[in-house]
Amino acid sequence: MNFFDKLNTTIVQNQSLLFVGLDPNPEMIPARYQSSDLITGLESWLQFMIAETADFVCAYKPTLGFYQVLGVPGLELLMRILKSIPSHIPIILDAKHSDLNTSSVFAHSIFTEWQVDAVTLSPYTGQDHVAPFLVYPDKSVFILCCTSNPGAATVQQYPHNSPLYLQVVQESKTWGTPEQLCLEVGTTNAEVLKSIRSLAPERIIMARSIWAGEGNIKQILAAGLNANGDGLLIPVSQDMLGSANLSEEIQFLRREINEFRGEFIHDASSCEVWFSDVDVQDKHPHQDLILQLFDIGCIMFGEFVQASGATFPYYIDLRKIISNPQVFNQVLSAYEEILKNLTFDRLAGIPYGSLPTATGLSLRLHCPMIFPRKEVKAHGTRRVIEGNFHPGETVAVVDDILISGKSVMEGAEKIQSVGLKVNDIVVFIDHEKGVKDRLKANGYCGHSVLTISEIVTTLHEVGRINDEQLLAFRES
Ligand SMILES: O=c1ccn([C@@H]2O[C@H](COP(=O)(O)O)[C@@H](O)[C@H]2O)c(=O)[nH]1
Repeated sequence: MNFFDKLNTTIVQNQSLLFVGLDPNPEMIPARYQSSDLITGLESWLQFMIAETADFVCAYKPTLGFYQVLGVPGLELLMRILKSIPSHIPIILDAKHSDLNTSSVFAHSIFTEWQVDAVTLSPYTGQDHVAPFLVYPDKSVFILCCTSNPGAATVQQYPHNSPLYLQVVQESKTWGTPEQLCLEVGTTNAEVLKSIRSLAPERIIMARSIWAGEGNIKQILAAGLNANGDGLLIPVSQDMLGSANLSEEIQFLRREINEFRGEFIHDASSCEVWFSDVDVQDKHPHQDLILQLFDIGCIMFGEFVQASGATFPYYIDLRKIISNPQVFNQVLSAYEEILKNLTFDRLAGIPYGSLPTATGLSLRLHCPMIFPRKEVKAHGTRRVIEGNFHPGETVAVVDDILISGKSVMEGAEKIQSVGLKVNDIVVFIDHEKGVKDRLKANGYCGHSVLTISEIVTTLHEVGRINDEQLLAFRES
């Protein structure tokens, strides 16, 4: 999973935009951790921070400099801290690395050996310096746009009619995709954040120094959140990190921020922020996604006549996900988890419903896409398959739901009719009742993110559907 998806997954899972700086700063160590051995004391404090916050943050940000100044024991401490961060939580290494000569080796060390997910970089050596970090498709960089240091103002806010920090935003946006290139903004001034957000509505912004001034957190949130009510990473204040009640305090701050996000509804109503309103133990790994699909009307209960003439007690309309980018993104991640373990040369979507999904996956996986036409035109190229391909290549077919398997197998047959090979069919929902066996009997291996039973059971467990609806499903 790339940094962007890992971050978004953690934001949804922990319902949090907060990140914690894991800095062994001897000047800030709380008295209760002071010990004759500095490293031991600092390590206990950092481990305490991780234990207290792992369920309430979306990322951790260790600052390399704090570890470097402690010498070899400091770097050894960094390795131990990186290893003790739960693997699903993204790590942003704050390095502001800006040495052109060592960019490639530095990127290699931090991304492949240290396994961090993202790094902060200074923009002043330009794109040449950033490029070696962007050759890792799963990793991201945060470009420092402005800092809150009073002395920096004479540089970054000059000239007044077009300040340098805005030029940095505009220029750096051309260096990488929104998934790979994010921005770091240190400011206490909501107006500065607002001007950056309006220039970069699509970028993740990591806010810094926001607690240093008199500024109101609500003004900062209003200025920095994107239209979906996210896209802004918010630091936990240094004072809070010294508290013995860190867990309670961070939960309070998270609630305050989420309440504001809930109120913060931008013009696009389809992009409303979704918060889970249920607390279930041993929840299904895709519980939040199932609930969101239900809440946006992709999963309906009632009497629905299928193409075959049969009546089902539910209807799934995954075509709606394209209007809810947050949900769409999570759906793509779920398909991606399956596809990354398969071998194929091209992806194909079954029209029309699965074309947006296949397109999204093709862009994410950097894999060329084709699709079988639903109806072949009597004019033009009269192609059965749209897109370029070479006979003999292997194609993974993507579709939304398997009921009888008829539509996806018709698509797969068209693909095979032009000399391509289809081994795997990946769908979001399996209606069960032997449809995967039917695929197998026709030479295909079926994979699904969810079964319809998992969906119905989860919805019933959290009270979204009643006993009668559950029974109707079980009897169908
Ligand atoms: O709840 C449903 C049921 C069906 N669809 C559409 O039908 C095909 C799957 O049906 P097969 O019998 O397997 O051909 C699916 O691709 C959908 O387009 C649906 O959307 N929702």
